[in-house]
Amino acid sequence: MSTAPAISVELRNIVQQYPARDGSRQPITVINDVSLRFDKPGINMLLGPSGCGKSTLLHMMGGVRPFGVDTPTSGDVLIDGQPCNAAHDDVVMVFQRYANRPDLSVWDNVALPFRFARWYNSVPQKEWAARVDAMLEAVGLADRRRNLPGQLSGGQNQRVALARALVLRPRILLMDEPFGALDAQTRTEMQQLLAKLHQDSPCLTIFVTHDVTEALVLGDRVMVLSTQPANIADDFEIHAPRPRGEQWLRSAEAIKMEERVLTMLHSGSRRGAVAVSV
Ligand SMILES: Nc1ncnc2c1ncn2[C@@H]1O[C@H](COP(=O)(O)OP(=O)(O)OP(=O)(O)O)[C@@H](O)[C@H]1O
Repeated sequence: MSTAPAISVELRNIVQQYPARDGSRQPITVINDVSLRFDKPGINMLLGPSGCGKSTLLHMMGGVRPFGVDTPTSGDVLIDGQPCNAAHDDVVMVFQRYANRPDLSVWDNVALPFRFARWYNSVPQKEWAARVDAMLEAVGLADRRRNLPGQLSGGQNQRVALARALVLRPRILLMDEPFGALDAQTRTEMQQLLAKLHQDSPCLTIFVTHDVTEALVLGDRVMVLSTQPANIADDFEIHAPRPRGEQWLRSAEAIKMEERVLTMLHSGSRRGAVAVSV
């Protein structure tokens, strides 16, 4: 009997310091000794107030390094147990700024990764078109394939970005507030879409948000970061099946979790005070 290959992303004792903006003071410690391990193909929500260091942690896992700053300052990022300090073949990222090429059609935007050596060489060419077609179908944009990004709404553009990520069938998907710029209704639609796509093709997903509702609607696991310096103030699992809609959000279980998170965010933790509006 074949077993699925093991998968894991691990942060070990991560400390991150950045230079003070005025350049005159000691470096600022943004993250202080964070350790986390992810080893299931679920949706993991990294929740915290603006500026607490969520993106810093996510980018580290994706091998995205800011110019001129050592990241992490100390500690280790491991993928499948191996130290990883650069872009990893099995990791794909989705950002809030969806970065679709304005001069390429929807179809060509989704097919774009296959032009890069990393995927050109690893995905058989005969699969490219079928994969792109299937992804456009899955995100509901099959009839917009010939349109340019400028002819689409923000939500549709984010669907293109999501399709471009998932067309690679990543083992690990990192999402940095991907729906943060969308209006409430579109955001809800995108959350339901992501839940459906994840159910059809589960992958280890780490999703940064500062929206408690989003964390509760999507997460199999929710980690709450304190600030500053950031540490893990709370870490719990949600076992309710997805899709989770308004009815679940009004359930006693969800209300209890929401209160738990809001209390944590507003009261501060033992390790770091939190001052937030969410
Ligand atoms: N390259 C950098 N140089 C200096 N400071 C930085 C750099 N990158 C991030 N910071 C600072 O580190 C802190 C954490 O930033 P980060 O973007 O990781 O937070 P975040 O929780 O993702 O915030 P948001 O929710 O607003 O996106 C912020 O105070 C930010 O200004």
